Amino acid sequence: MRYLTAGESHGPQLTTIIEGVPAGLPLLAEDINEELARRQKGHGRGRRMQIEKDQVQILSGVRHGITLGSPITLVVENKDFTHWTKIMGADPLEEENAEVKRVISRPRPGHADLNGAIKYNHRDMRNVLERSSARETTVRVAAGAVAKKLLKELGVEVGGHVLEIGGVKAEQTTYETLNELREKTEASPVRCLDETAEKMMMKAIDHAKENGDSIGGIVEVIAEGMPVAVGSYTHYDNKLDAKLAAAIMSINAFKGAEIGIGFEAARKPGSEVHDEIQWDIENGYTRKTNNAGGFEGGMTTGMPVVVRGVMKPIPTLYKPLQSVDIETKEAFAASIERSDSCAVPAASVVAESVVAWELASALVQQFGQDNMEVIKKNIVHHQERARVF
Ligand SMILES: Cc1cc2nc3c(=O)[nH]c(=O)nc-3n(C[C@H](O)[C@H](O)[C@H](O)COP(=O)(O)O)c2cc1C
Ligand SMILES: C=C(O[C@@H]1CC(C(=O)O)=C[C@@H](OP(=O)(O)O)[C@H]1O)C(=O)O
Repeated sequence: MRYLTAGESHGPQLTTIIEGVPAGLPLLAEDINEELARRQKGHGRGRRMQIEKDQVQILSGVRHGITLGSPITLVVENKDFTHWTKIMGADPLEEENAEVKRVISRPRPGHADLNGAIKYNHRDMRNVLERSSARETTVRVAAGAVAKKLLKELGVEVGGHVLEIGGVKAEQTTYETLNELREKTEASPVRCLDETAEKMMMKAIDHAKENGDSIGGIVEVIAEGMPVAVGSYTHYDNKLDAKLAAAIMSINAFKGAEIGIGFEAARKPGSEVHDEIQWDIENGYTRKTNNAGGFEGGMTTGMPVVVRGVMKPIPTLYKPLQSVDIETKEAFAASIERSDSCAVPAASVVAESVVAWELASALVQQFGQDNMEVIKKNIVHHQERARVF
């Protein structure tokens, strides 16, 4: 499966075309809208989220609520576009549009502005920020919603939560089932399981906002029900854990990814890191622990997949940071009109989506691309073979 996204942050709409989704998958706009709404929530978001009410239109690839096997086109409108029609679409040659020719020549530290302008030879950095904006994650979540629907049909559930914001760590991070995780995080303004930490995280976000500052954090994504031996060790670009790390790192502002205990493995001996193997007739091969986060040799172990990602603080700050105007080369202190002060809760939904996408793609690649019935049968056969192997 693959998908492209297109669209600017303040343009008319965002689009994704998804290719390779098998035929026979039940898919409704409401499945996708639910995920889009989850991405819009979270303490610390800026004014833009009060303007947008993300709703998907399914424009191809689905008939009577069932996928056809042909490319699926999903579109989400930018409601904010009505305020930006001149800036986004004005004919620069018309005299009356002189005012909207105003260019952005002051790059924000931490954003894509300066490097993007140099690379694409844009003197107006709006041409960069419109596409580098995380507004694009809207349609990545839409594609992820399709992947989640596919995974659910195949017995795989994906959930996520926030582990840390602005240095405040969640102490209580355990849960019985992914359903419990989902219920608790849906009720939390920061998508955190720990109610004491949640309050402190919200305070940290408010404090950052009051000071014109921003904060980042750490999110965790878990997937349960992945069959064993999905992915491959045979070639670097077939390793599924590597694909997950790249997917996490592709989210705007994400600067690190971990699988299982991740960086902690550097500080422990092998005897405390590797997960001992056991077997019983009912469950086949399982592990006593899951430090490997569900991966060995680029393939799933059949244990839950555990992936974490670290998000840096939002770059656009109300508190001015030093930068240089590319026209005058003069130093200035950047000031801005609106921004999120913390988007870690929203980003946890994006992280779930990109992980779901990679897992769904891997299943389809390994067990058949054409229709859901064949894939389901192939997975049942594979699981049975692995159990008694
Ligand atoms: C959900 C989400 C919301 C974001 N909101 C903002 C924002 O309001 N202002 C901002 O400057 N950056 C925001 N970012 C981060 C920037 O998009 C990101 O830092 C920028 O594209 C530069 O890329 P890099 O940080 O990955 O190097 C957001 C990121 C995510 C995932
Ligand atoms: C629009 C979204 O996030 C945006 C991501 C973003 C950035 O620079 O990444 C900057 C802000 O855009 P604006 O300047 O229009 O307020 C955020 O609101 C979204 O998540 O849907």
